[in-house]
Amino acid sequence: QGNRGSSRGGGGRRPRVGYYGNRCRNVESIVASVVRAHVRSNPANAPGILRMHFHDCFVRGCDGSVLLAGDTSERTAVPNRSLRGFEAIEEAKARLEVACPRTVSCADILTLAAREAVVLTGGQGWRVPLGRLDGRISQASDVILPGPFDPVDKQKRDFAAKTLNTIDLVTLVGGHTIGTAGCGLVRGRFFNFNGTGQPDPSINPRFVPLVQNRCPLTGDASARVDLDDGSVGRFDTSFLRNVRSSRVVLQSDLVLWRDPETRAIIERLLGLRRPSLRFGTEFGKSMVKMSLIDVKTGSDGEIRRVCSRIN
Ligand code: HEM
Ligand SMILES: [Ca+2]
Ligand SMILES: [Ca+2]
Repeated sequence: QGNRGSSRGGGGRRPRVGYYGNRCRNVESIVASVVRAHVRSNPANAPGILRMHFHDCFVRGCDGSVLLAGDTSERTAVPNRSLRGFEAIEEAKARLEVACPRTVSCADILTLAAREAVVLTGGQGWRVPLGRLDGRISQASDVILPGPFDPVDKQKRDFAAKTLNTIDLVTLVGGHTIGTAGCGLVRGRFFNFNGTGQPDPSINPRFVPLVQNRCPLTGDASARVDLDDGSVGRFDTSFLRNVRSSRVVLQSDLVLWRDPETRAIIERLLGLRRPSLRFGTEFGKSMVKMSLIDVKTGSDGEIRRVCSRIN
């Protein structure tokens, strides 16, 4: 899909740590304090922002296209309707326009905010390369993202198409250690899997009644259920342990334990298989890779003044 060719569009330079330097000394602390305030007032903003960054990077690259408002913009596409945290990005932008006018892109703000969301929930931090420009195009019809019923092979292919390997896939899906999913997406498999009238047999039977209670068939489809049972607010390896014991709500997460390759990576991330991998470190590494997908650094981008519209 032309990832490679366009990644340095317009002849600009690639993002790097410390990019803003003296032009905006406090960029990181300003984003951090705004995100902190928004997560404090509503903890759902932390997972919301992390997911928003993923949805940005997988559609037209990490260019803030997901932030643009409009009748047919990406925000209106089904997977993006449940995104949360836009106000935090907009407020960080407003503060940065005062501190360093027309300097910091919304794409960079979203990338920094995603790291902050991880740190605020107890995860390990990492250094964020900066210098992305904001895109000018946002179309709902471009929003083609991995879905909750995708088999592992499809997940691998979708990530490979974005330069992310299978370790990146498993590690980044480990981001489901925080946040929730809408009951409408998950409950079918807990009551009537593929028309069998029974729950999906690969789900841990002791986990089934918990989700059935949380997401009754006749209940509100927009009620939400934890992606990481028992540790929804904490950025840790609990989610991967839940995948290992088949106690997860999304089918796309559950199947990661059935595929030998992704299973081995989960075991490595949990320290159960060698060479072991540290989830905290890997997550930062994979996030940096994801945050560099198709970035705009030349004439193909701009520094928006307001994140919800192009200049
Ligand atoms: C195969 C890849 C993936 C699939 C199929 C997938 C699917 C989903 C689905 C269906 C939801 C529930 C949405 C809702 O009902 O509102 C969700 C939530 C979430 N996803 Fe993913 N996801 C994937 C990868 C990722 C990645 C790479 C990240 C970030 C690194 C991520 C972070 C999150 C977070 C934090 C939430 C919770 C959102 C909230 O609580 O508002 N996901 N994901
Ligand atoms: Ca984008
Ligand atoms: Ca957790």
